[in-house]
Amino acid sequence: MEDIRKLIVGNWKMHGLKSALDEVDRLAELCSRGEPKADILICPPATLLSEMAKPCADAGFLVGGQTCHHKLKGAYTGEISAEMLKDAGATHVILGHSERRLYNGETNEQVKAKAEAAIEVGLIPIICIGETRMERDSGQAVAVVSQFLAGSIPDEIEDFVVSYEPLWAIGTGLVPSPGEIAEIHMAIRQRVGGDIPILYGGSVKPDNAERLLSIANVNGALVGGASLKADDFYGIIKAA
Ligand SMILES: O=C[C@H](O)COP(=O)(O)O
Repeated sequence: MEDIRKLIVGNWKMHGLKSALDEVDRLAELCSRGEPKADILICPPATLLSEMAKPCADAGFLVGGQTCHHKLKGAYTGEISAEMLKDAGATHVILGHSERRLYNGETNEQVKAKAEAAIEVGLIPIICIGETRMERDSGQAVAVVSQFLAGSIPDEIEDFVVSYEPLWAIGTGLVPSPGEIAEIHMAIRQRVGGDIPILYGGSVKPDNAERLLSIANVNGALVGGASLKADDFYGIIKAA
């Protein structure tokens, strides 16, 4: 467990025009000052993926998608297949992010089917799970997360990443206590085994990254807001 290399993921969500490529250049410059001790993955909007793949590869960063369709191809207007992400240079795809579960009604079954599509084309799925504030306050956090895990992860899967993201910590500046994070990550570890990276996401910033990344079974971070500016994102990468 201790030797799982840290993975720091920047989820740009629906942010970023072509001008955001400047942030990639800036991040590359910052990271060139020393060998990063973590893998760095940027998940931009799909419109930027192809264009970012080359500068990211040159800098040693990975790129990924933010979702994909569960079918490999077909008449699904507006959708993006796992194979298209792969073709654009992606190595990973974020699946079941709470914003997609909330605004697009994604269910565990759909997340599982998307993960199967991702695996089929050779993408590594990053499967997101997390509890609401109410579920935490009523003592159900571990049970809820376990339920998400059981429902979202394909049976035949070896290479994947889990990201624990309490919904109430996303974009709020609120973060669970180290003990609360450790408890959830241990429950996830017991279910997924020793080799699977488990990320923490939710208000990860340069000033709390070191503390969060030192918690047992926290193998990296899924970063939203603080991944949009290279200097902030680098602050988190440095902490890893
Ligand atoms: O995917 C990232 C998470 O939703 C966390 O977002 P945040 O760092 O803006 O809280």
